[in-house]
Amino acid sequence: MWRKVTSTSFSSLKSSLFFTRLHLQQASKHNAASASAVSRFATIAPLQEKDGRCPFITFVLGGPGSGKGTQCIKIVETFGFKHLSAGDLLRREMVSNSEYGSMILNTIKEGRIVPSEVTVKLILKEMESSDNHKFLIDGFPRSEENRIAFEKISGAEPDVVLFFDCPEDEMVKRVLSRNQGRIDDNIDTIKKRLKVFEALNLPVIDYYAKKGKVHRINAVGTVDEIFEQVKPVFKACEQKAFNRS
Ligand SMILES: Nc1ncnc2c1ncn2[C@@H]1O[C@H](COP(=O)(O)OP(=O)(O)OP(=O)(O)O)[C@@H](O)[C@H]1O
Ligand SMILES: Nc1ccn([C@H]2C[C@H](O)[C@@H](COP(=O)(O)O)O2)c(=O)n1
Ligand SMILES: [Mg+2]
Repeated sequence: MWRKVTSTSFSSLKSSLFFTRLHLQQASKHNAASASAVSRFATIAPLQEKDGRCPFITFVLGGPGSGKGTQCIKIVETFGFKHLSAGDLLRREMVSNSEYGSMILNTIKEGRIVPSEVTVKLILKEMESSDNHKFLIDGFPRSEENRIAFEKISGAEPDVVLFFDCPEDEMVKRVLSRNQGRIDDNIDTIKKRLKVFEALNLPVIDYYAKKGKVHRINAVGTVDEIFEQVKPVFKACEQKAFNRS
């Protein structure tokens, strides 16, 4: 069964000195960074209603290889959401002759996080051009800086946050056997991505858990077993998502 989590119930939430230090360093940077990201976005309009409906937003979070993308495909098939993977949008931008191409490549290779202004812009562009009003935003926000920039620029908050909670050894095993030619699917980058996940992404999950928005999914099991935990989350809010106005 799925359940809402409290801020203290994550099996993988660690408070080691290393992560606390890294997070504190990032925390002092991210307020300044998100303020400047937001100011550079002054020309981007907040999300608008479409056909009288406000967007229904789900953030899909979890460590590298926890199965976010795999489950998103099933959610789209069953519940008719539009799937926006932040990683896919960045990879597409990277190969599109964009001015950000080499910066995105280097950031992904090093397992770090691309500045929010770039990622938020890509996500909002896709949301605005979609006919759908129900969105799965996969792999975003990856940091408090991402979260604050998105909320300030879009003027929106997620309705639902899914957290795929998976042990590290299982995530490493899945990523190393993914075989999709990703430049970050190697052991060195995975180790860095896991550290970044712990230090920067868990605080975002904690933030939304305190707001009662997080649904923790045990990400160990078969794809279908995991989807059985996901389904009730969307069944419970189907009417709200449909009627959203
Ligand atoms: N429940 C599962 N059991 C075993 N393998 C799985 C399961 N779910 C997904 N996988 C496989 O694990 C790999 C990683 O899954 P997926 O790409 O969905 O993860 P992700 O969370 O989107 O990762 P990333 O953050 O790196 O994009 C894929 O090869 C996928 O087929
Ligand atoms: N909000 C995000 C999402 C992704 N990235 C970069 C860094 C990630 O390691 C990489 C791959 O993402 P994934 O496909 O694993 O979701 O993309 C980012 O910088 N910011
Ligand atoms: Mg993915």
